[in-house]
Amino acid sequence: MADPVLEVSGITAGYGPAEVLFGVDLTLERGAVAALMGRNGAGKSTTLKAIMGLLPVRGGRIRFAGAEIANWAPYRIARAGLGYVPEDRRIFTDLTVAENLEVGRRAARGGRPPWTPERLYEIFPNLAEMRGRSAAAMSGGEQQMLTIARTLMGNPDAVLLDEPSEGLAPVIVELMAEAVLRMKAEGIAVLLSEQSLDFAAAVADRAYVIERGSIRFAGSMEALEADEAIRTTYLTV
Ligand SMILES: Nc1ncnc2c1ncn2[C@@H]1O[C@H](COP(=O)(O)OP(=O)(O)OP(=O)(O)O)[C@@H](O)[C@H]1O
Repeated sequence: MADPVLEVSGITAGYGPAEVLFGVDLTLERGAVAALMGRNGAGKSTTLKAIMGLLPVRGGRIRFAGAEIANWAPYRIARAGLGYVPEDRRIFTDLTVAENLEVGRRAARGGRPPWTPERLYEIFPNLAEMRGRSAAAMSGGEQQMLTIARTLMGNPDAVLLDEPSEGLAPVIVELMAEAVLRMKAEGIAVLLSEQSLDFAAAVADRAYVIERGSIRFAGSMEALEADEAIRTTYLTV
């Protein structure tokens, strides 16, 4: 890989006595988009949580932006420049949209222009229309957009997105894909977990397929699209 921002090597993790990840390897290049694909329960969310320090890593290494971050506290990983958007949209429902964005504001790093609410409203026009309104009144898709926008206010170098298209109406899925491509255009690397091949193919350069906690395929998105055996064996089609 030319210039990886995130390198995960052989990580193992689980919940209590249950082992869930059995040596996961993946690499995210600077400014690239990678999709971690697999069926329900394959280990996608667990991988992202382990990278983010939300679950103890029992073995293996995680290198982010030049530091070994395995088992750092999540806030420290976030401060190092890795953003995380969980599956269950975490917004503050008693704050307005604009106030939710302010909560996420952190100093910029790495010479890129800092994110501002105005720049984010260009990417997420539906948030612009709702900026003064309470976040409690938002649809699931709008909450997902707001969570991503708030994460960007932290000026991350890379973002982990857990199933960004799940449960969204088709028109919102399109907005979500545009938002991911815009993040990439701004130089932010994105690792997303995803079940939908259509969504992943629309945004990702590289694909990983996980099943029962092991990576079964690693390659370009084009190679995954061309590999019918892998798709039918490990993905929901
Ligand atoms: N908090 C938990 N405690 C115990 N086992 C868990 C916990 N969370 C997940 N698991 C188990 O870990 C395995 C991987 O789950 P994970 O959530 O990582 O899958 P996933 O690929 O993200 O799928 P999904 O699309 O369902 O989120 C599953 O067998 C699941 O039952």
